[in-house]
Amino acid sequence: MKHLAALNKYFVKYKWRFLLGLICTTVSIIFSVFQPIMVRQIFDLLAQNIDNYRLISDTGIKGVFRSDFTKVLAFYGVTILLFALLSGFFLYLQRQSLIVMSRYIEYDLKNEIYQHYQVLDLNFFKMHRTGDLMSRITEDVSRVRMYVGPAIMYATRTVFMVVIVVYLMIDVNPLLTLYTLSPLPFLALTIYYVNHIIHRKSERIQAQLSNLTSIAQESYSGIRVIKSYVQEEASIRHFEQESESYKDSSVSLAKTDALFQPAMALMIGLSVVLTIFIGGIQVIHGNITVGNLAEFVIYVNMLMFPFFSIGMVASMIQRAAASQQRINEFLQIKPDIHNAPDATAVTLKGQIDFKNVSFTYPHTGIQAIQGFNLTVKPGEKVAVIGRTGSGKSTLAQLLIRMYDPQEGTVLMDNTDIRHIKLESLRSQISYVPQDVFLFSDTVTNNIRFGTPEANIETVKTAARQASIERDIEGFSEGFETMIGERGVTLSGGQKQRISIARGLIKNPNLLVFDDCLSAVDARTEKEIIGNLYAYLRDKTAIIITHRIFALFDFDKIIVLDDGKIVETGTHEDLLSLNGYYADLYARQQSGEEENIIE
Ligand SMILES: Nc1ncnc2c1ncn2[C@@H]1O[C@H](COP(=O)(O)OP(=O)(O)OP(=O)(O)O)[C@@H](O)[C@H]1O
Repeated sequence: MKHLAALNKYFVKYKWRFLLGLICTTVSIIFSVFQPIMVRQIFDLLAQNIDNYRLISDTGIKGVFRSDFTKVLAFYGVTILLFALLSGFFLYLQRQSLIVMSRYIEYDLKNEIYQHYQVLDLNFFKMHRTGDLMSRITEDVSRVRMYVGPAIMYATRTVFMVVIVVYLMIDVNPLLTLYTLSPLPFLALTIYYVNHIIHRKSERIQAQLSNLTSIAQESYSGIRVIKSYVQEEASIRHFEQESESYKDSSVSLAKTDALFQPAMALMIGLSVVLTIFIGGIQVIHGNITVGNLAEFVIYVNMLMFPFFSIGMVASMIQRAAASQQRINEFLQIKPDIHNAPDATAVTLKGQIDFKNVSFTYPHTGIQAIQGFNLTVKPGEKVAVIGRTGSGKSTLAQLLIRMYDPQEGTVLMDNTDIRHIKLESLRSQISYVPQDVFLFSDTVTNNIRFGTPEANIETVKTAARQASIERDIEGFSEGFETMIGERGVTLSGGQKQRISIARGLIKNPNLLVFDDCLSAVDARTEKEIIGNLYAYLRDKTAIIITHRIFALFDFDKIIVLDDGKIVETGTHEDLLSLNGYYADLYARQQSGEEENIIE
C-alpha cells in the first residue's frame, strides 16, 4: 500500500475534481435511500387502509376514497421515479469526475514514465528488456488507473452506502439487520477469492498472448528466411502449440467466469430469503411493519453491489500496489550520465583529448578500452582502424558521453566533457552510428531529425553530399516518401546514406562516422568520400572504418587492438611499420579483401 502513496501528488493536483466526485457520490446515495423509505410508506399506507377500504360500502364515498388513494399512490410513484432520476444524474456526475480524473492521472503518469525513459542512459536500456519497459508504461499504468479511478469510486460508494443504509436498517430493527447482513462478508470474501483466481488466469493468458504475438511478429519479419529454408510447416506447428496452450488457459478462465455470476446470484438470493423469513417472523410478532420488511428487502439489494465491490476493490488495490512498486523502482533510478552541477554550455572548436582512458562495460565486465591516449587538433581528420571487437565504436560512445570512462578523462577544447552540458556536447557533434535507425516517417523528416528547422533545400544539399539525392528523387513521392513499415523498403546502402545525410545537415565542427559506409558499393563510397573531403575541410572528423581509404588524406590513422593503440601515424608511416595496417593494405591491394578505396 505504501507504494501507492506516490500517487497522492495527483490527488492533490486534481483535488477539486476528486472532491466533486465525493460530493456527487454522497448526494447520489442519499437520493437512492429515499426510495426504500417511500416504498415502506406505500406498504404501510396500503396495510392501514385496506381494511377501511373493505369496510366502506359501495357508495359514492368509496369512489372518492378510491380516487384520493390512487392520487396518493401516484404521488409516491412519481416521487420514487424523480429520486431515481436524481440519483442516476449524480451517479453520472460522480463517474464524470472520478473516472475522468483517473484518465488524467493515467495521462500524467505515462508522460512521467516516458520522460524518465528519455533521461536514462544506455546502460539502463542494455539491462532491461524492451517488453519490460513497454509493460510498465502500458499494463502497469492501466492497473494503477484502476486504483485511482474505479477502485476509489467503488470504495467511497461502498463506505457511504454501507454507513447510511446500515444506520437506517438498525433504526428499524437491529436484530433483523444483524441476520440479513450476516451472509454479506462471505460474499465479499468469495468475490475476493474468485477475483484472485480470475486474475491469476488472466495474467497467464496475457503472457501467452504476448508470446503468441512475438512468434507471429518474428515469423512475419523473418518470412524470407522461413520460406527459403522451407520451414513453413515447422513454423505452423510452433504457432499451433503455443496457440493451443493459450486456448486451454482461455477455456479454463471461461469456466471460472461462468461460475462467478451464478454464485453471486445464489448469495444474493440467500440474503433475500433470510430477510423475508426472519423479517416475516418479526412482522408476525408485531416488531416491524410489512412496509419495514419491503424496505429491508430493498436495502439488502442495495448493499449487494457495495459488498460485492469490497472484494473487487481489494484485489484492484493489491494489483495497483504491485504495479506502482514496479513504476516507483524505475522512476527512482538515476541516470549515471547526467549534467554535473557546474556543467556549462560551450561552443566546441574541435580539439579532442583522450587521457589515459580505460573503460569496461558495466553490465558485462568486458574491458573495451585500456589506457588510451589520443590528441586530435581542431580541423584534423583521424581514421580509426582495427579488427572487429577492438574497441572502435566504444571510443565514439565515450566521445558523445553515452558512457563515462572508469579511468582517465575525455576532454574537448581542454574541458573535461563531464563539465560540459550534455545537450551542448551532443548537439555540437554529428555522430553517424554503425547501426542505422530510421523512423517510420518521410525521407525529409528522417534527414532533418536533429535539425527540424532545416528547409527542404538544406535537406537536398545534405542528401547530395551523402550521394543519396538521385535515389530519393527516384522514389514515387521523392523526399516526401514514407520510410519503414508504411512506406518504401530501403536497401542497406540507402539507409546508411540517409543516416549520413542526417549527420551532415547538422553542420557541426566535429563529426564521428562509425563504419557507416560498409553497405555501399565501392563507386558510391568513392563519391561520398570525395564529397566529404570538401565538406570536412575545416572540421574535425573521426572516421571509424574497416577499410583503408587511401584517397583520403588523414592527418593521423590509429590502429586499435584489444582497446589499445598498436600503430599510429600517416598512411606512409604505417606502411613502413609493416604491421597490421600494412598487412591489411597488402591484402586489399592483392584483391584478397575488396575493401580498398582508391
Ligand atoms: N553495449 C555493450 N555492452 C557490453 N559490451 C560491449 C558493448 N558494446 C561493445 N561491447 C564489447 O566491447 C568490445 C569492443 O566493442 P566495439 O563495439 O567497441 O568494437 P568495434 O571495434 O567497434 O567492433 P566492430 O568493428 O565489430 O564494430 C567488444 O568485446 C564487445 O563485445
